[in-house]
Amino acid sequence: MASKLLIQLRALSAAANGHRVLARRVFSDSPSLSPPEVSSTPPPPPPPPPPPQISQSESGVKSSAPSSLDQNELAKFSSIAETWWDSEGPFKPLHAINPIRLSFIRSTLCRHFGRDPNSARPFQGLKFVDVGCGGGILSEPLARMGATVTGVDAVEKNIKIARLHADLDPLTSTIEYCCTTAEAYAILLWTEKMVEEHKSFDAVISLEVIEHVANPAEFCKSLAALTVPNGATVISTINRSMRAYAATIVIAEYLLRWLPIGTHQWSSFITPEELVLILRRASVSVEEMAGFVYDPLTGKWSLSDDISVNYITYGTKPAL
Ligand SMILES: C[S@@+](CC[C@H](N)C(=O)[O-])C[C@H]1O[C@@H](n2cnc3c(N)ncnc32)[C@H](O)[C@@H]1O
Ligand SMILES: [Mg+2]
Repeated sequence: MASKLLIQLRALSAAANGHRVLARRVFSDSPSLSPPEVSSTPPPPPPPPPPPQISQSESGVKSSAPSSLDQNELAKFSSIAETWWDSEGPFKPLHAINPIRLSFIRSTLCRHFGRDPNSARPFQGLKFVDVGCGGGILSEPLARMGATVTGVDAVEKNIKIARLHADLDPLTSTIEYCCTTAEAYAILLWTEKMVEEHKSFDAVISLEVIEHVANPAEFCKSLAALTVPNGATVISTINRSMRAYAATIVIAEYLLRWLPIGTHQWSSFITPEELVLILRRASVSVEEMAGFVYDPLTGKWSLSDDISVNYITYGTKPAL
């Protein structure tokens, strides 16, 4: 599986360089195909957006950085904030995939930081930031694995829920929560760096957020600005494929009602090759990628090399 993924990553990298190299499984669900045959209730997916526009100035954080905030998306999260810790509520899918996302993070980041993946607290002494932390369902297990965790989210209600929940356990009450955006936080750290060094994070983790922001390229630049040289970035999101449209909108929203209708916009999904490209332009090189797949027979999620629907990436920022 590792070698298959490596081949895919090489193909994605080459594609990002402008070469015509195809990794068939990744590209087979071309977004330019016509919409799938579905029930008349869900709307057809809109045409795919143009490729991400990325300015050529790569000078870290700009004082007037455009915001990646999408107010409509934030309103959706605010309206269901009380349900973050209800594992049968609107965030059920995030609770369900949490163990496999943590397993990916444990294995990639233990390798990256030279830690023992079998240790109970492998991330002891490392500073992580969970960007778009919601109610803290990822921040808490990261803190239990020993990391010094900061969680930031643009929705105040989320941060209040996250704070209340983390305070229930001494192992998680150490988490620092802050209501802010990725960009504002990056700018703040950049400014504080002028007076105090070592403010940025060993690992910047942002799961299931980038498909809810207005400007993914600027968002990734902010994530990179928060990362120390030689640090790691982990992002998970949804591929803009026909399979993802069927699985995450038609099935998860309209048929199974796992998620409130309207949670996801197909046009905001990002293909792996686009993510590799915008991360590269933010100085982060993607090293590993895995898919999340659901087995309807067992009801279980597992990590896979099938990245056609949900996927997670781990990348590194170069040393100075
Ligand atoms: C689908 S939730 C994911 C929550 C969490 N990362 C997880 O996977 O459990 C997306 C979260 O991102 C937050 N968000 C969206 N745009 C943001 C931005 N630009 N900066 C910070 N948080 C943002 C939303 O408020 C929401 O809580
Ligand atoms: Mg989402």
